[in-house]
Amino acid sequence: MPQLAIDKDFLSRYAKLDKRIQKAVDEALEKFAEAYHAGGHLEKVTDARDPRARTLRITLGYRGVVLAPESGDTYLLVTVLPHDDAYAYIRSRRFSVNEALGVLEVRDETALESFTPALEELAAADSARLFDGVSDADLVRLGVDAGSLPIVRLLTSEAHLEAMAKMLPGGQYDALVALASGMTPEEAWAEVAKNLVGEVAPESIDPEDLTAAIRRTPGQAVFVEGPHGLQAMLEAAFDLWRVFLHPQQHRMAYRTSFNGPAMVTGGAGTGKTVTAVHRVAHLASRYQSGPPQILLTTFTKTLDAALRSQIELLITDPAQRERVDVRNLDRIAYEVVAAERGTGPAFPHARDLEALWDEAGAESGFSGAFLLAEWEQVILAQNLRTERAYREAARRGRGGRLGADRKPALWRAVLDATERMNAANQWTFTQVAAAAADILERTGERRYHHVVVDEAQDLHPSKWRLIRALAPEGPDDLFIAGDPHQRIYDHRVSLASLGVNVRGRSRRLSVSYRSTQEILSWAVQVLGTAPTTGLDDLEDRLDTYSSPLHGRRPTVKGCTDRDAELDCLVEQVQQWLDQGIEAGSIGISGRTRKVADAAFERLKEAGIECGTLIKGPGVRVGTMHAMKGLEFRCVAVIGVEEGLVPREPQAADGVEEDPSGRAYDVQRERNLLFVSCTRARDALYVSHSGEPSPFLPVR
Ligand SMILES: Nc1ncnc2c1ncn2[C@@H]1O[C@H](COP(=O)(O)OP(=O)(O)OP(=O)(O)O)[C@@H](O)[C@H]1O
Repeated sequence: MPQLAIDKDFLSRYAKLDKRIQKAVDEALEKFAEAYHAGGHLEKVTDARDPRARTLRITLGYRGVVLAPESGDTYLLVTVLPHDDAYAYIRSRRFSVNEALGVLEVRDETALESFTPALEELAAADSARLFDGVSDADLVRLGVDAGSLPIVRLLTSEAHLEAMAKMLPGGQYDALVALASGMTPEEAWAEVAKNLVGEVAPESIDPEDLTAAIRRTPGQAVFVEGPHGLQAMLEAAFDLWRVFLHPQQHRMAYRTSFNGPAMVTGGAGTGKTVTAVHRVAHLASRYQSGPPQILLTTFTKTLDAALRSQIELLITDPAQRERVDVRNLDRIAYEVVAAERGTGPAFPHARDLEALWDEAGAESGFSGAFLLAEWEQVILAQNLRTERAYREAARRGRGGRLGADRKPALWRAVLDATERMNAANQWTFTQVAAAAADILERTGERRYHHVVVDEAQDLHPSKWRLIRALAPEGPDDLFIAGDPHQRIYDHRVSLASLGVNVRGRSRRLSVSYRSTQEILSWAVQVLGTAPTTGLDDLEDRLDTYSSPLHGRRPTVKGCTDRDAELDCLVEQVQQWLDQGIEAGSIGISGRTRKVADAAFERLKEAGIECGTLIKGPGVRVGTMHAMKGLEFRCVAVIGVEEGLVPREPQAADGVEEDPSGRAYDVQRERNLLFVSCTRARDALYVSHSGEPSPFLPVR
């Protein structure tokens, strides 16, 4: 059967064409799709580098470039370019299947040929070469092929290697950069392997087999599937994540089955959500009817709306879409509890709740706020049911030591407060999750076959109990996406202790699709050097996290006071707007609501329309916490000064300060600043009044 595949370059160029040309592309492709198996509408170019290259006429001034097989029946739409550029492309580029890695590659032979004499001259003048320490066998094993090896052997400096970035096949270039940076061949291989869907034995690679090579290169080219596949792909040109997955993402999302819970981790913007959404599509493709079998969930209503729209974009078959429920955990917990009790739990205003706890705790010597936090973060978190269990429990994450003699009074006050809440049908979200988990554990009801969880690093343990109780244990029961470096709430969770074992089924993504390398390198310094423990109890590091995108370094602006700082913010936002950045693509955040509100007011006074982070209209403004999971072209983080970032700890009812707890709080504050900064795609602006925050990298 003839097969049509589309290259990422084709779709990204298509997205940038003006509407008229796009329409012509649609028409030309429609005709081509009807007859491509007979080679219809394709023109051979006499002086093409690659004899398989053809042009496809789009309009008078535009051509598509197609790779047509000599034998076999796979066609690849490579790119779409203005007429002359398309011919120049065909005269310079050659495609090949890498004989060591099996992936599809393209190289600019004309550019390499014209670069060679200069390299020969330099090499003649210098006896030392860049890759003297690496054997041919190692280079070949890393994918450097016969076409590249002679020129690679001429290299005397990293700068010349960099100059070849756009000439060499991408994978070979990356392997050489890894070696040039001082990695051993084994270390470089680990980097190369990250970009492979799977390892193949070189002897089983057929250099003529384009189909197999395309299948091994899902981040670069994919086959059009089904009768409406081509149209669906063209529609996805503005959301390339729907079509092209990095091999690391692909391996997780489309693995046939995991023999238990699986987890995808990775730094901000590495596409964990994208991977989770594709995993949902993969699971949904198993079912055609029945109630929803798959739950895609996260911890807030707002993020849940974003997930829903991603599912709508990705799963085009309505029957499959109906197999998926997108719902946040609070909502599910509410439904489970309401169904059991016959009435929905009510959530009092935080002020009223605190007053109730103040009253219940009046004789205990603790404030209502302290008691409430102790109940949620220690008692509900560890599912402690008796005073004795509480007395013996560690109070991890509470930032203070509590003498054993004070615990009985505290326990009594908590019992009193929870009884009062119960009598008034008053609940907290954490409590509802715990109650829902109890109900499901007791009844054995399992609502879904599969649960996919995004932003998992911040879920309270009672929500994990609920998740565990939503699907029966077994293959593909849970798929978890999260980044421990983005933990901004006080829930340190060990999945294993909650009965969720991801050991051996956990993978890291390491390529950022969002922020530029300049923003990432700066933001990673904000995190500090303390190691972070992942949900799987293993140390998680961000040291191999990088971005192929480049841009300006972040700007740090110091001002004398808040007033001057807000003036500078207005100036910066105005500059972005003047550059044509849409207001909704600009996000502003501050550590506290007060700082965010001050920005909001000042921008409004300056005549700049503003809205909330989620809805708009206008420039989006909110707290650093609310930035989680969002993305903007330009981000300003303000008020990043001493005393505010990190926020000073609040007095804790005479509880002795625990240094390890405080260190943990400080790390969380670092994570929060990191999360805010890594929302930026193109530009990051950070400002402070007075002394800068100690977290800011020293220049
Ligand atoms: N394979 C891909 N192709 C194109 N774009 C991608 C791909 N994967 C992710 N992206 C884009 O990169 C950005 C970040 O992706 P995503 O939100 O999934 O990352 P994340 O790891 O969940 O981020 P965070 O942890 O910061 O919330 C999004 O704009 C997404 O569309």
